[in-house]
Amino acid sequence: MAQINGSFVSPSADATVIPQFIASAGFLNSVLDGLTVWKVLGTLFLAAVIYDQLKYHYLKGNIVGPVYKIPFMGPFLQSVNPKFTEYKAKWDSGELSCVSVFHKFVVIASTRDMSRKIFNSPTYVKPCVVDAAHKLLGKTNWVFLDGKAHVDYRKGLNGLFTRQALTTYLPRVDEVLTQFYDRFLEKSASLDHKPTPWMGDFRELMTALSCRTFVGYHMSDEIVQKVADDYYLITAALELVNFPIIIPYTKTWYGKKAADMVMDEFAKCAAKSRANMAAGGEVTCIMDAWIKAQQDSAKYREKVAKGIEVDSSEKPAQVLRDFSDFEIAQTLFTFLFASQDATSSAATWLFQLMADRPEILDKVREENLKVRNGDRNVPISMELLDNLPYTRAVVKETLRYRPPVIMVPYLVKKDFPITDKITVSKGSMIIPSVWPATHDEEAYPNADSFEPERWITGDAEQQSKNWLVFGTGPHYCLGQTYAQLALMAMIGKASLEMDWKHTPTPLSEDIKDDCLLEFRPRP
Ligand code: HEM
Repeated sequence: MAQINGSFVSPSADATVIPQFIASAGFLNSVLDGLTVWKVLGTLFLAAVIYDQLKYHYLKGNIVGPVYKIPFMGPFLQSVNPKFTEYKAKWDSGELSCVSVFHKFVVIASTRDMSRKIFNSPTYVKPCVVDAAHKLLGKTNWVFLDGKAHVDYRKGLNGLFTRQALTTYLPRVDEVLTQFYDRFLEKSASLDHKPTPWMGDFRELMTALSCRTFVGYHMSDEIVQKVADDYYLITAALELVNFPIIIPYTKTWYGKKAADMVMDEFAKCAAKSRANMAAGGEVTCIMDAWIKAQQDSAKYREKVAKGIEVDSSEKPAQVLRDFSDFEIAQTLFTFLFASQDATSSAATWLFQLMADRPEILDKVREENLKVRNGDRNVPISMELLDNLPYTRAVVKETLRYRPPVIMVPYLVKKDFPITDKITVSKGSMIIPSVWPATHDEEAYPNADSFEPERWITGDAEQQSKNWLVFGTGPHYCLGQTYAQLALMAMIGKASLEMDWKHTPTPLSEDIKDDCLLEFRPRP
């Protein structure tokens, strides 16, 4: 106590600075005499609580939300293990609602139009990723680019996902599905067809599908399996709150090691693909297509630089710069990263919903057999997928009914006047929602019911404003066409080769549970 007083009443402070504010040294002494460490700490704590509440109120303004926040942490415990009903309550509370978790102020948009406004306001917002993503993907990764730099980088990638480009990769999809369906049947038989959680198997399938589509056979079967085995370490590292540095043997450490391993393998594939394309090899995967486009661009640039006249038909659609093996690996890793959880979720729902609705699965089967002229061994091709309207409707309805991504966090980079009355402050997180738009009764009557017909005889296709499953605006999903084609291929082929049964749990229809399945070969 004496020490604290002693330092407070240093002669210089008393003599030169404090006198303007405090009437006399006698007054100061009497205040300080009454202080204890606990009183000081208590007062500081109270001041911090009041500051925290006032700041929350200031940021909240007219937005719907709790009148007070739980001091400092807010609903942090709820957010660690979020329940769908809690999100639903938030959406129902207003078109914009808020919470504050620790120092982070979060605004959630529920309506279609509010969500669209956020997706389409790149001047004010940019995608918000958890801290761990910077560590795993690398700070220099293209997905963290913003504004023009992002748009320019994306332009160079769009060509990899056109219909023509996707046609080249579809054989890889068929090959992986054949391999995995054999495995599914073997596994189920070895378990005497006991209902078994299958979500992990769908995750593996989707990783293998991604690897083969992205890097083709430049990667061995063993490495594909290793990537599939280790990918869960990457997902586990993506917690909302992480230590700022990577501590050995923690989830982030294991996640980073797994991410580095995948990027390393992708970089080796890039080197192989580069040599193959330079030697005039055939394009078999996304990596080949991108490297070939770079090599074609380099040739074009060289000719122009030498003053050689080049016919406009020879000019590449996008003149690309050269990318290093590491840059290519880093970019392809973002594809894996962006697709893995969403496609695994969609695949799990698709298998479960079909098992629970055999009459719909029968129609998928019938359509798939017909388009193959009765021969179920005909492999998937773009032409075949173009002629599967019902299967396509089933995939679209699955994505509408149970969107794999229900909310997309964005960060406010500049005070955002989102309505006449509400400006969301810089530094806040703002989250457009997908689920309410895909369950909007006006756009999709009987929205809580799974009805593929709405995409054929109904007007679901015209409700493009509500179709936020893949986002919208400058960051809309790069892989959306590929993802839908892969899901169609997957369920179509499964319907021909396998019968499967789902054992529902009370949670099955609302929440993705473990998805207990058993598979048998079709005669
Ligand atoms: C059913 C599967 C998928 C769903 C539901 C999905 C959904 C989404 C959503 C909601 C976004 C954010 C869009 C926005 O902010 O406007 C996104 C972004 C992205 N997705 Fe997907 N996605 C899926 C599959 C894939 C696949 C297979 C790939 C890659 C081949 C992919 C690559 C990406 C990339 C690279 C971005 C970031 C784009 C950017 O920031 O410019 N996604 N996805």
